[in-house]
Amino acid sequence: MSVHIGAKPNDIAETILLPGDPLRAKYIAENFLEDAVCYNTVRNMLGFTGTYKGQRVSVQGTGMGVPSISIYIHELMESYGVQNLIRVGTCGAIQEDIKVRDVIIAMSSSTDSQVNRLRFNQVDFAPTADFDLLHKAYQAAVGRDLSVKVGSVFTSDTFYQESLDLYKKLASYQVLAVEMETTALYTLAAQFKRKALSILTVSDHILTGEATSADERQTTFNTMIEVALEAATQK
Ligand SMILES: O=P(O)(O)O[C@H]1O[C@H](CO)[C@@H](O)[C@H]1O
Ligand SMILES: O=c1cc[nH]c(=O)[nH]1
Repeated sequence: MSVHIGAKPNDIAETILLPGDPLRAKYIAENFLEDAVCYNTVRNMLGFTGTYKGQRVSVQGTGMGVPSISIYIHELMESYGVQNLIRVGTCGAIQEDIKVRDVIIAMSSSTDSQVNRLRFNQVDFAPTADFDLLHKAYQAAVGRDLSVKVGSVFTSDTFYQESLDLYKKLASYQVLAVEMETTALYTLAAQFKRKALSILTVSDHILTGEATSADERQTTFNTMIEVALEAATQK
């Protein structure tokens, strides 16, 4: 057991999918994994281990925001030896040519969080995806009924904004979308010398207000999970 995860040492696979929503973890376990077993109910932050095409894979909810995901991935890497971490999340687009239901593979992440400024004594660190996982995910995405973009995202500490000025500026610097966890994932994976990737479904467009229906979100989400699982299990 670690502080926030009630699993035994070998309950968690080396490769894990990380949705923010614990019920999305349950959905993935029930619909994509064989013989899935729940290993964590602490704080209802559900975690499951099963198999995908014969290979052991886990899926763990992380909650929302940098502090929450940092707790879970720290414990997954330090206490359970998790090696490959793939976030399967949602994001808000900030580029005109990105539509709801598109999928974004995050190559890098900027942030307004102070955690890395504190960690690196005010110096800016560049949180970056693992190239091997990114390459595999992109290969898995190409050829599916999916519009996929690869580029940089912005990890925000806030969901609700008083002004969109910052997002418009970030868009002019080619940032594709906004979400709330990737900076933490890429930074902690680097610290622990593990592989990490964020794959994000566009759930809404922050600048135009376009949003997906629940049904549409589910369909695209399923394709994103398949892409993540293929990237996670390809040798
Ligand atoms: O859908 P998830 O993975 O939770 O990701 C996005 O959704 C949440 C905000 O609604 C934040 O966690 C953001 O990063
Ligand atoms: O963090 C997020 C996720 C989805 N949509 C947003 O606007 N922000």
